[in-house]
This record gives sequence, structure tokens and C-alpha cells, in this order.
Amino acid sequence: MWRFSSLTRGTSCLLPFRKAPALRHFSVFLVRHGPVWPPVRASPACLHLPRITVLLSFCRSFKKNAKSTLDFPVTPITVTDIKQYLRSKEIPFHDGFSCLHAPSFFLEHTGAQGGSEAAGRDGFTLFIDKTTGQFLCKETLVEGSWEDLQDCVEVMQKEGCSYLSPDVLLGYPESPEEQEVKEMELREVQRIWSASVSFSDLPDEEAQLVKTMFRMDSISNATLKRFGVRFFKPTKSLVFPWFGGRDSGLRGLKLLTASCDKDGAVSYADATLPRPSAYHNLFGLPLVGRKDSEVVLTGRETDALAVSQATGLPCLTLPRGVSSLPPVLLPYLEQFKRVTLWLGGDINSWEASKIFSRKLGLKRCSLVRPGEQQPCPSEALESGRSLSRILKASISAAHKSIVSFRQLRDDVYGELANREQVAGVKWGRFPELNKILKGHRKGELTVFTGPTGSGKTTFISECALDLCVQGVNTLWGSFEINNVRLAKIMLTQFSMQRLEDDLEQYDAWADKFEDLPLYFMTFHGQQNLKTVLDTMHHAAYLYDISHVVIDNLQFMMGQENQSVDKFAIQDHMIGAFRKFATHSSCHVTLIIHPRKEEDDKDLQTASIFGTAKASQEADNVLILQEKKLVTVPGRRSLQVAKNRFDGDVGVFPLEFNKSSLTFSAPLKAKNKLRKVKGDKPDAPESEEKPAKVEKAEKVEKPAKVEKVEKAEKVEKPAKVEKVEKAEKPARATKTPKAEKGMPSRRQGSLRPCVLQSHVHWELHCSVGASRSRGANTCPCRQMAIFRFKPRLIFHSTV
Ligand SMILES: Nc1ncnc2c1ncn2[C@@H]1O[C@H](COP(=O)(O)OP(=O)(O)OP(=O)(O)O)[C@@H](O)[C@H]1O
Repeated sequence: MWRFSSLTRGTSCLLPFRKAPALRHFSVFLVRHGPVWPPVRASPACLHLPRITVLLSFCRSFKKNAKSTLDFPVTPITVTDIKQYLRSKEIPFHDGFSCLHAPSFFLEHTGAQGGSEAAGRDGFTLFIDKTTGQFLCKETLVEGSWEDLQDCVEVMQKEGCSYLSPDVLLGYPESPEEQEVKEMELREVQRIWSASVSFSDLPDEEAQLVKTMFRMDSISNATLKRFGVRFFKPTKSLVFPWFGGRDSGLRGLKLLTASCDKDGAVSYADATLPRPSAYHNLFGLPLVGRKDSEVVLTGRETDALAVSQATGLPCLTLPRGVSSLPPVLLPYLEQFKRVTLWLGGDINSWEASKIFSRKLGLKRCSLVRPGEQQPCPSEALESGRSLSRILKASISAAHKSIVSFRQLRDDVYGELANREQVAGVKWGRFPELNKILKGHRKGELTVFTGPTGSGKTTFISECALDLCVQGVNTLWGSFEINNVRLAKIMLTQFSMQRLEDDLEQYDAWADKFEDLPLYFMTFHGQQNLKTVLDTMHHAAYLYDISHVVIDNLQFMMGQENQSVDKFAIQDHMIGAFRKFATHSSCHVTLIIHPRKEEDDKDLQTASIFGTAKASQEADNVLILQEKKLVTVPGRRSLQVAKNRFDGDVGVFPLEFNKSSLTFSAPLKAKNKLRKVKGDKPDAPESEEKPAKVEKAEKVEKPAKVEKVEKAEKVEKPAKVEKVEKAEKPARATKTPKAEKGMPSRRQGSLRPCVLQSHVHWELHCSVGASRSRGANTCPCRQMAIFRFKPRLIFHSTV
């Protein structure tokens, strides 16, 4: 498959982390995310065509422009624009579910300018995404942006031809370094694949053992063979292949590895080659027939095996499970009139299936609601349930404007039965925040304020990073500081160390950071609300963003608006972000400066700049309190002043670590959590009384604040120093080197395990020994580390 790497209009306002750093790293980005292999270059035959050279030079100059316009907002394309353009060029098309279908002008017999009606509906092989204009020719696998498509049409018209060679568009030329990385990855894919064995070649006993390990005892060898699943002995991993491209060759792999923790609990982790952002495999696609009109979408490959074996229905697995449905896959799903989403057996899968069904077209989608009787497909198969019956009971995704409780009762039950999941994603670095807010939930609006220069950006950056590491797809709108500075802060917080002191470590940390689902809007300073919202919508569509951070509202509004009714403008903006959060099932964190307050007074909800709209619309109000001290930096604490989810509010101290720029609370501080209004921190939820929000507002009365102030008075400079000495550095301040039992630096550099779910560290030593135990054992002594190539390390239980 060939990919044209210029950016689409909407995405020109978005920047993944990969593009932020220096050119050297930008080039690495292109290798990993640009044209996917096998590289398709302009064939010599194509270059001999004199007419085509016009397009080649045009495209090159266009790309140059695209790069330089990266920072400028552009109007997003709409489906009406696309249709109008196609009509104006007399290109026939018809409406699909998420794409427009048109005849491909990369195929000689169905040129856009002629005879496509004769080709009939099935002859329309060019798919144009209705939201982005991105196109794919399913026959030739040429794909590109809406601008590329217009370029092609313009050139065809100019040159009077009705057909273009599939090789006509060129991507960026690759540097030798890029080619080398790509070839190395491909070699690695081939090496692992050829060293893997099919299940029918494994001794029966071993095959059964492996199946048990991956909880797929009921999956037959025949099913595994049909899907091409193999077993890779050195890491005890299941290998799921990705076949595709014009030659249907092997393009990548996903490895699923099982490991046991100290308590014997089995956990699973997967790794892909190429890395996840370039891994666009709809697992099971080669088995789908052209005439199939029904499909089941699953979140895991083993689930696809279960559904296919039990029902015989075509079944596909989304490459990134419940975390996102990349629009680049949508053309491959256009042929299905009915799509059943059975992404797993928990609330997260349910939420994701509702979001994905909007992209796929609500009318054709039905969803399997998770529940005791409807676990994920592989579990359903193992427990002897009828998968066909579960699929039959799936419910339509189409929205109903008026519902009765009867339609809601299962949803209500789901919320009650899955309290922890409904509470949202828990912070790893801020347990106090979990205690008060319970978690980070989609669809909410958080307003965050704090005195000027108190560390709002620094704190929110760590908070958002914490979630992002756990798979929360995050979009940053930093209107105050530029993206390079912001990325630097986040990378420092991610690595928990001063990287400027150890630049050798930069690439290792940057490689891991690159894999986070983190994107930046390229805006800086004042920005038009519509442009920002368009970009947010676009990002939500492209990357399934579930957390947007706006830092900050005042900078986004700019000074120009200050002369008009600035409060009304701010209220309008807050209302728009609220609406976005609700409609897009996305959490929006809005940083708003406070009004000018007296230095010695704590901020309150009423201190947020503007009218009461901000605190009324917000689900959560967080205040970074700063106690101004003369001789040393003031102590910070975080106050949760509003919590619509369950009403709990409170305040806890923050300890700032200057070298890692982290605020993660020191261990002792955990005991210092104060629940305002006498809430017992550890009281069971059932004991908590309603109307907590009201309570929250009450604490902001002067009398209460005074009380808090009294408590803070003990923090005289001398004492603060003492406390700081007594409180051992929190987890946040520990670098890998500080871990007990770590091998020495001489043995190699240490990094957190590549598979996020592991708590172990990986040892990164110089050259690729095939396997070495002992010295290369994780400090926890649980894992042996096997090394395959400089960047990729697999773990396996000893
Ligand atoms: N608790 C702290 N103690 C000392 N320095 C801090 C603390 N928190 C942040 N800083 C430092 O203060 C500087 C300003 O921090 P930051 O930009 O996060 O503040 P801010 O509240 O977002 O500022 P602004 O009001 O301008 O938006 C940074 O250099 C940061 O490293």
C-alpha cells in the first residue's frame, strides 16, 4: 500500500509529538509513519511519461508548501465541498456510509471522465472520506489527501488524459537512515515470522498448553491456521500477521505475550511491528469475500478467532482495539451493510463502540452490550455460550431522541454494576485525586485555575501525561507556550529526570514518548474559537481524542476581544467547549486565569475570571493554591472545589520536584488528604450523603478559608525545609537508577519496560546477544530478557 504523506487540511493544525523536535527526529517520524513498506517508488516506466512530470513537480512543490503552512489554520473540508467539487468536475459518485464512492482514475478502464456509469456501482473503487477528503483506491491501494486528489484531477484535465498511473504520486524521498530503519524493521518482521511455528506443527501437548495460556482452549488448529496465527517460542508469544499491499505480502506483525506476576496472576501485553501508529492491520481482512455484507468488529484478535469459529461470520479486529478507529481503515468497511461491534466485555468497550459507530454510520451499526451474560467473545466461547444468540441480541446504535426508562434500564444497571469503570481512568501519580474525583471521565469539563506563575501548565501537563501513558488519547492546545517548550516539559516529566544532564538518554526516552497517543494543536496566541473547535472535532475523528487541554482561555481569546464585552465572549467560549465535551464524549480541561486576588488569600471558585458561567458549566473545578512565602518558594496544594460526579471535594499538598518538573505527591502527603466538610476519606461510598456539591460551595465561605489558613501557618520557612528533608522523594522523583537491585550502569542503560503494563525494567545493553540470562534479568528476578534488535526487547517468564 502506498501512502502520500502530505497533511490533509484539517490535520494541518495538528501535530503529533514526533514532528515537534529537531530535523533528525522528524526524519525518523517519516520512516515510521510515512509511506509504509514495501516502498512503492515512481517506476521508471512512469517517469518516462512526459505528461506525468507536470504532476510530479506540482506535487513536490505542494508538499513543500504543506510543510510551511503547518502552523496556519485552514478551513476544514465538508462533505458538501467534496460533492460540489466532484460535480463541478463531472465525476460521478454515490454516497456510502462514511465515504463517497467514485470511479478510480488510477485504473485504466474506469477513468473519472468517462464511462463510469457503465462500470456500475461495483466499479466505483475510489473511496473519499466524507469528513477529511482522504482518498483510497481499493484496487491499486493508492491513497492520499483531498488536496492530492484535486491535484490529480486538475492535472488530468490539463493534460487531457483520463487515467493516471498508480505510481504517479511520490512521497518524500527517504534518507539512507530512514531506509535503514525501515529495512531493519522489515527484516525483523520476516525473521520473527519465519522463526514462528504454526499450531499444527506444535506437539499436541504444547499446543494445548499455549492455548490454555492465552485462554483459547476452544479455538481449533484449523481456525488458527485460517487466520495465519503462529507461535513464537523464544518469547512465548502468539503472532498475528498483517498481510496487505499490492502484493498481499507480509507487512507487519502483532505479538501477544502472556506473563505472570508475583501472585501468579496472568497479564497480557502486545507489541506491534511497525509501531502502533503505522500498524493499520484489520486482522482477518484477507478472509473477507467481496460479496460479504455483514461483519463483526472485535477489539482483540483472539475474539475474532472465537466469533469466526462459532458463527462463521466475517470478523475483523481493530488494530488498536478500543483505543481508536483510524479513519484510514474506513474504506475497507464500506462494503458492509451491517456492522456489529463487539469490542469486549467491559464499559470501556461499550463506550468505544458507541463512539466508533458514529464514524461507521449509526444506521448500519449494532452494538453488543457488555454484561454478565455477554462477556467478550473469547470468554463467551470458553464458557459455552451461544455467540450467535449474543450477536442477535445486539442493539441498534441509531440515536433515539425520546427514550423511556425501559430503554435506559440496562444502561443504568451497567453503571451500577461497573462502578469502578464508570468512575473513569485513575491517575497513577496522583492517588489523592483518585480519592476525591474517583477518576478521569469522558464527556466532562474541568476548569482549572491558580495564581499567575504558580505552575498551572506544569501541573496539568503532568496530570494529562499520567492519563496519556494509560492510553487516554490526548490533544493539547497550548496558546501560551510553544509546543517545543511544552513537549520538553512533558518529556522531562515522563522520564522523571533532567535530560539536559544526560543527553545520551534522550533518544531512548523520546522513542517511548513518541508512542504515546499525544497530539498538539499548532496554534499559539490568540485564536478564533471556530478554528479551534473545528480542529478539535477533526482530531476527535482522526485520533479518537478523549482528552483536550486548553491552556489557557485568556491567551486563546487574546487582547483584541478585551475591549468588547469580554465576559460575554468568554461565556460563549466556555459554552462551546462544554457542548464539545458532551457531544464528542471527550474530557475538556480548560485553564482559566483567576481575577486579581490579594496575595495572602486562597483562591475560591468565585475567583475564576469572568462570570459564574465557568463554574456552573464545569463538572470539576480544580484550584492550584499557592501559599506565598518570602524566603523560599511557596507551598502548593491542589483543591478540588467542585466534583459533579459524586460531590466529594478536598485539598491535598503538592511537592514540586524541580529537576523532574513533577508534582506527584510525596508518600507522607498521602495521609494529609483533607476532605473538606469532614468527609471521611476512607468511608464507604454508600455512607456518603447526597448534595455534596452544595457542601463544596460552602467551604468557600471566608470562615472556612480562615481555618485552612491557620493550618497552613505552621509552614514557616524553617519547618518547610525540615519537612522536605523528612519526606523521602516520592516515586516521581526516583530515576530508574535509584531502584534497588538495579544492575550497574556498566551493564547497559535502564528504562521502564517497553510494554506499559509491566512494572519491570528492561536492560538495554550494547549489541544484540541472542539470549542471555542472569546478568540480563530484570531487577525483580521474575523475568528473563531476550534481545532481538537494538530497540525492541521482549520479555518472557523464566
Ligand atoms: N511549585 C513550584 N515551585 C517552584 N517553581 C515552580 C513550581 N511549579 C512550577 N514552577 C516553575 O514555575 C514556572 C512557571 O510555571 P507554569 O508555566 O507551569 O506556571 P503557570 O501558572 O502556568 O503560569 P501562567 O500564569 O503564566 O500561565 C516554570 O518554570 C515552572 O517550572
